[in-house]
Amino acid sequence: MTEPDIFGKTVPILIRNVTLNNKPAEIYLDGTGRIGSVAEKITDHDAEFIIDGNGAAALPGMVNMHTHSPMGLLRGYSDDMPLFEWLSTKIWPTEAHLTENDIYWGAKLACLEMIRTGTTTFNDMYFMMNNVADAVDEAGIRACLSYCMIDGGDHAKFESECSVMEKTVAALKARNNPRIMPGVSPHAIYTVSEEGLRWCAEFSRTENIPLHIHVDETDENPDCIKAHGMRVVPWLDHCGVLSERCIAAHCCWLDAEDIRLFADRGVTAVHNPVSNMKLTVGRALPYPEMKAAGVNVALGTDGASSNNDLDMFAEMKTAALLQKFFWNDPTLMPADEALAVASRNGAKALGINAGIIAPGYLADLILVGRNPTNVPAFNTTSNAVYATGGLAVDTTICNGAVLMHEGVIPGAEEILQKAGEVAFDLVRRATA
Ligand SMILES: C[C@H]1O[C@@H](n2cnc3c(N)ncnc32)[C@H](O)[C@@H]1O
Ligand SMILES: [Zn+2]
Repeated sequence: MTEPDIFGKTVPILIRNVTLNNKPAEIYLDGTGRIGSVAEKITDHDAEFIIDGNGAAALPGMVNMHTHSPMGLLRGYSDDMPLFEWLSTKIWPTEAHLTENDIYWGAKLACLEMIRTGTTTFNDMYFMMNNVADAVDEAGIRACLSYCMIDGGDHAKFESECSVMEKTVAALKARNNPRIMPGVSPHAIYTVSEEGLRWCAEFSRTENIPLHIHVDETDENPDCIKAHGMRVVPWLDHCGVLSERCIAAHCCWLDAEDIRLFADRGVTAVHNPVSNMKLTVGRALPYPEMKAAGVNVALGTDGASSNNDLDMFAEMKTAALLQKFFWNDPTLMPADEALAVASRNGAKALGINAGIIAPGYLADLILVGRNPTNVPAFNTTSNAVYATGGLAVDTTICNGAVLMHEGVIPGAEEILQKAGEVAFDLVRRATA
């Protein structure tokens, strides 16, 4: 039985009887949100709680680097369409009816799903991010939250979007919550003007916060060449967008020169294999060339209306399989790389000391309990990537606080109930 008061507190915790990198281990969380020590046996500790892993595999928490968390409200609402038709006929008309209450419950649902499936940090782009921040704060998860700018080339809209962006960043900063980081998000080159891109780039630089953008999901190059006389990646560079703060989602259509620019500028590319296959964007992120060029590659699910879940275990498996299949090479993205792409590479892009279970790192970690999909445990990383889905996670810890234990997340039932109601009401209003 789970002790009810184990949840949500950053206190000294000893985790016993787990395997870490295929070896027996104990992990001590020092009560400051960090990992204190890792050893085969830990006797010198001050633990307030002891968690018996019963042979579970300890892994770093997953870092989901591209999401639109409230979009879980539209899971299964509209499937099996091409990207632009899906956005313009189904998604954007419905999003026009979103209220702060919808955003809050949508984000609560996303946090619940992520905690349930072993994600401890996510990088989110959406609207009304203060309401998303309330959900993140209450859930105990970690997130980088960015307001999504869409100006459509309209100068008045550009000005009002800048003002929302500034207010959002100021409000998120004022929370002084170490788990909530602000970012800035111009949506994409086809929805944001040159002045919008330039302004976001400059704001990200002066605030020293990440810039999160959709890049080359479908082939945006022919239109970009027509409009600006250059490909998408040089255009972004021309607008000042590319830097080590830039987190570029999708990146399916980059060529060798684009990849070189990403490497030179220190941009992180986010692979979204499930969403890319579902929306059939035409090409897989060129991982072999990015890896050879030294580009940091992270992993994301995209929103739960194009995925349709936020399970990073499913995403790791799909990433590894898609890369092997599309580039016709079974040695591509082996399990340990898939795990790094899903955890520490994202942490690196966000500038957080996470994604590795070792002393001094953030205590953002998960336990995958023994179940039929991970026996025998020749290689727990292989099992995590190729065999075990996210629902096999039974304990999720973020910032040294237990958010799920033995599959239990306090308050889960109310969130499932409310999110379901809010979603149906949103669609009723949008289609009335
Ligand atoms: C944040 C904004 O991005 C939109 N959005 C959701 N999924 C995608 C996608 N795959 N490509 C581009 N935009 C997307 C959301 O619907 C919202 O309007
Ligand atoms: Zn997206």
